[in-house]
Amino acid sequence: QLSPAFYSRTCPTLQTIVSLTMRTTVLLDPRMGASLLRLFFHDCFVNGCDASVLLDDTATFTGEKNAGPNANSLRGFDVIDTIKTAVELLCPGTVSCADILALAARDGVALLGGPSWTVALGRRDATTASQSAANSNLPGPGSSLSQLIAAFAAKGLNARDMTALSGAHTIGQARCVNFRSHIYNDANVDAGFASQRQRNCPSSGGDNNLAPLDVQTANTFDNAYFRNLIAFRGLLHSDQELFNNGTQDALVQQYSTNAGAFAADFAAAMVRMGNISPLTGSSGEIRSDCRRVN
Ligand code: HEM
Ligand SMILES: [Ca+2]
Ligand SMILES: [Ca+2]
Repeated sequence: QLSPAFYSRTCPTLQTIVSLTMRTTVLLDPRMGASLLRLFFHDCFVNGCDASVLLDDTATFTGEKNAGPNANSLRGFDVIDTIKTAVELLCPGTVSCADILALAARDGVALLGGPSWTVALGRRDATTASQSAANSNLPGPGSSLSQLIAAFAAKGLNARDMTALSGAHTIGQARCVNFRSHIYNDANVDAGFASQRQRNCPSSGGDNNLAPLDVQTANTFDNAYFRNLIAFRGLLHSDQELFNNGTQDALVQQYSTNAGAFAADFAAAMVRMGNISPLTGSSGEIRSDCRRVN
């Protein structure tokens, strides 16, 4: 249903606008590449890739921004607004916020040194959102391997997709509140790494203190994340679950030594994630402001 050529006649400059905006944005703030990738994940896993995550709460509307996994955590809404404003000037009423997010996530990864892929387009924007689905569908950092596999299976993605997509944690940052229990309580953590992280994440307080998800290359999309796991330097409990004497150990080993295999699997899994129940045809709408329904 989606097609890479969807806007080729109606908005031929779309991909140039997105890529130029992303280039300046990531140059000034490399973490924003990570933040937009995560924003796309949090959109697609809740009611599909329909830009539901972009809707602001109002007095009469509860969106997803204040759900547990999103509040005080998601970033990049302003970047989507900037791109949308430029796109509306050149192609008014034509391009969905959901498609802009899919393209921005792709460009962010590529700008940080990761793979690129063709984004099929034609998603439309939701007129609804679900805070409860955001709370229940997005896996938390304390998840076990079987919970991670189940959360992705519920979205039509297999365990291999899950492990490849978790490699997104090769970029970006996490807050202390999300990794405290892992670095203080779990046994499968390298001792030096645990004490390094504890220095900026006390056993109580400092919930919002940041640490890189990838201790080696926080702003480069590479396969260092998987080498960290093998060294028991995963930041989240859920990260280390992928290499903890379980079914994904062999794949983690493979990705840790074969950057090309990781890049190829990640790109293919991103395409599958981007296809999660899009609104097409006359469903939904083309929002004129990504933060509110028309
Ligand atoms: C496998 C299950 C996953 C869990 C449990 C998980 C959990 C988390 C948590 C807790 C954070 C830190 C948030 C904060 O502290 O504010 C985070 C950050 C991040 N996640 Fe995930 N995540 C998962 C999968 C994914 C996937 C599939 C992607 C994208 C394909 C992704 C991309 C990111 C990125 C890029 C960041 C850093 C964002 C930034 O620096 O702004 N994650 N994740
Ligand atoms: Ca959504
Ligand atoms: Ca990295």
